[in-house]
Amino acid sequence: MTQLKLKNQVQIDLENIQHSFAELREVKDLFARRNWFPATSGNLSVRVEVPDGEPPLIAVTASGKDKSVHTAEDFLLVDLEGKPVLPTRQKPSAETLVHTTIYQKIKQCQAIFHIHTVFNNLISELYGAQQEVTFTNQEIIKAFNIWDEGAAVELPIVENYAHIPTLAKEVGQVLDPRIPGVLIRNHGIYVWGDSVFAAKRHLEAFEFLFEYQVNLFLLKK
Ligand SMILES: CSCCC(=O)C(=O)COP(=O)(O)O
Ligand SMILES: [Zn+2]
Repeated sequence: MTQLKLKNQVQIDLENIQHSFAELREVKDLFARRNWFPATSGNLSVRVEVPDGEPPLIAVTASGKDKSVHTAEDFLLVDLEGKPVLPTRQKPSAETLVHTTIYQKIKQCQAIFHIHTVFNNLISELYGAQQEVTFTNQEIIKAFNIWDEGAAVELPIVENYAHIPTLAKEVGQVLDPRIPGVLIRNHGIYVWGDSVFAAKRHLEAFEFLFEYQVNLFLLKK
């Protein structure tokens, strides 16, 4: 089995890294086909399996790329401070600190997806001054593993900041382990899950709810 030695001297199985990069590639391709990465926006990350007791390792998309195109430099490895753990010319996503903040605070988090869509931006605008948007009486809420009759999902909304450490701090302050997402006003959504499958399901459910809510608003006008 081939092993890679990281800057901190920890040895990681190359297969684990390839597995994480393959997971990211699959999600990246799918979301690109859905036009969920307009104008280089969006970023993705997954936890890489590491030997017991070793520091967490994150595979993340490189910054500023056209995410609908394949290159040999689409992904890289960072530590929980967002620093590359191997010598590289690539830059991790400019928003890596948001990812690492979520991994630090939500221990079971295995994957984080961030996209900018017209519907998620419209929702944050429609709920202008509010710090959350509530969804209820929708069957798709079960996608969040919430099964109670009449359950409500309160999705936090934070303001957008160009200064990423500030943005990451704001996101960190509103995280609720029961609600796997945070909406950033007129920017996009961060969604996570305890697997790639769960994170994708959560993102699809949120985007469904956003589209429904915007259309309902227009119908009632
Ligand atoms: C034109 S997108 C502006 C940056 C952003 O919000 C984003 O999601 C993409 O940043 P990255 O560095 O991950 O490519
Ligand atoms: Zn963004």
